[in-house]
Amino acid sequence: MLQAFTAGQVRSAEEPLLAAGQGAALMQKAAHGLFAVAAGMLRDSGGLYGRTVVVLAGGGNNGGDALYAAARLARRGMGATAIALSERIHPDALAVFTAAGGRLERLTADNTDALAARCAAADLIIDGVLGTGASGALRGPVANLIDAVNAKAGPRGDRRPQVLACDGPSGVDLDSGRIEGPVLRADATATFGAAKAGLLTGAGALAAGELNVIDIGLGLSNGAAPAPAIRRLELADAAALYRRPRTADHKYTRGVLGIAAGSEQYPGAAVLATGAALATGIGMVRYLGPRSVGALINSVHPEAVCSTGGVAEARSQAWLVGPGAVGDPEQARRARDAITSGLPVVVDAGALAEVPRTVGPQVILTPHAGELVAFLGGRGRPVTRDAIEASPAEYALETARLTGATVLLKGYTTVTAAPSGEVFSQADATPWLATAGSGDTLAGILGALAAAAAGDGPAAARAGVPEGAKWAAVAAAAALIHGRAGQRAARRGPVIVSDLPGEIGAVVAGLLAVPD
Ligand SMILES: NC(=O)C1=CN([C@@H]2O[C@H](COP(=O)(O)OP(=O)(O)OC[C@H]3O[C@@H](n4cnc5c(N)ncnc54)[C@H](OP(=O)(O)O)[C@@H]3O)[C@@H](O)[C@H]2O)[C@@H](O)CC1
Ligand SMILES: Nc1ncnc2c1ncn2[C@@H]1O[C@H](COP(=O)(O)OP(=O)(O)O)[C@@H](O)[C@H]1O
Ligand SMILES: [K+]
Repeated sequence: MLQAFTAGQVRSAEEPLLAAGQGAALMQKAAHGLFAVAAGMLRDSGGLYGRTVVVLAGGGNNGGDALYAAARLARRGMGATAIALSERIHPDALAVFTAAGGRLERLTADNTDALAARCAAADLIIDGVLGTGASGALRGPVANLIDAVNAKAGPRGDRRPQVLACDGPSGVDLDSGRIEGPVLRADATATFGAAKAGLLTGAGALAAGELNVIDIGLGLSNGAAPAPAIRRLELADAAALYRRPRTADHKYTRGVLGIAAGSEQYPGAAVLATGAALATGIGMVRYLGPRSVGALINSVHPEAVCSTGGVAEARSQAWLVGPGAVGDPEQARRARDAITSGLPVVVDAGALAEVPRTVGPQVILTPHAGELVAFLGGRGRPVTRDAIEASPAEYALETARLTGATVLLKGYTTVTAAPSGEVFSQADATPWLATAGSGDTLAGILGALAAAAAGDGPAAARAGVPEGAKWAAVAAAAALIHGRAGQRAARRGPVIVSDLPGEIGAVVAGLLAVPD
């Protein structure tokens, strides 16, 4: 499991080591890790010798790390320039950098454009402006320089220089991921000691590029460490959460998922959710809804048990309500009954409107940002879509605390939050998954995992998460399976949601291949 901490937590973990005189050694470890990531990026694009690196060096230790790393690059035959952004630059690092042949330029009132052009012409820019010592957005002449570099170098993907962020892209709030001012979007980030929470969600995750965590021995993964601000499940964690069929199982012990989805108007959502739930692995799907929708489901999935009855008669371990259930009062009633049943229930799309003021953590809301705007607006908390997308962890957690529900907020990163405060952020997906019906399959996967987890007491302990975070972890596992299934499908071309069940099955096979 990837664990991410706030800048403050990382600084507290550094404190005893700094007090013991380890500061310089820590910086060398950080610089070595930064150098190794830079060298990897350059080797993949033509090698180091004869190429050029520009370091944006702030006045703090972040600039020091970047200068030491650039000195190593200079010693391997690279042309290295440092742009000093502050009167005082880490003196020891600067001495080593110039001794290695590095050139120093200073940002002044009238050379912003010339220096931006120098950056745009480089093969690599190392962003060593600010790290965990940052307060607020980039300001003053530094902000102007970053704007000018962005204007000259172009957006990521089109531009010549690759950008490597030292500890984090400067200008990203390392706690929330919010970006208030200019920022140089990185192709990769080398972050020290532990991932920073703001690099895992929202705008910060987009700006960070590929994340490399460099271990500098801060001890943030040992038993005495504080709880992480954000977690990210890896394959082995999803495997630990997944309930494997047991020798003496029958279909009811494996889990029955009741689905009240689809309507005369939108029957497809029910077919997609059912297919995804079956592919995830489940004892039975019981479908409740209009006869015509049941017939359509059975024409594709004959194993689904379809009826037009109510929630009370359809014994299930978990419920999925909402996808495609629009303008259908009977589906709305089933949604309300499922939400108040006390069983785990995935509440998607139209059913979000049926959620009472407070519920329990076994109720899992799965809005996208637009749906969350409406949901919070209806509870007297006006918010914009942009605000949610810039800082999704904050809004997912606020919604979880407000309602008592577990929240899965969809998007580029999918964030899940437990009302007890635990947050997960998954980045397994691909923008190819941004297509109609994709969310219905995610809901089906999550419904199946929830039905299996309902009777699986030790699931949270197996995955190493607190019991209160069980449903948030299960929701994160669903996002992982959905995202990876999308990645697999995208290898063959644009994703067609109807094709996802085959890929979901393959991802689950990959989970089962992880030893128990
Ligand atoms: N400690 C350790 O053990 C290790 C730390 N390590 C490294 O140190 C980094 C933290 O270094 P740090 O504490 O020196 O702070 P850092 O982020 O470089 O900048 C602080 C200065 O920037 C300025 N400034 C602030 N906000 C600003 C803004 N919005 N816009 C413009 N300027 C702004 C402000 O200066 P002022 O404006 O006050 O003159 C402030 O003094 C950490 O991320 C990691 O890379 C590694 O080597 C491993 C070991
Ligand atoms: N840019 C993106 N990158 C990765 N995944 C994305 C992106 N945009 C959307 N997704 C994912 O695609 C799915 C879309 O869900 P949703 O909007 O509910 O679709 P629908 O309601 O049409 O079924 C979600 O799982 C979401 O996380
Ligand atoms: K930085």
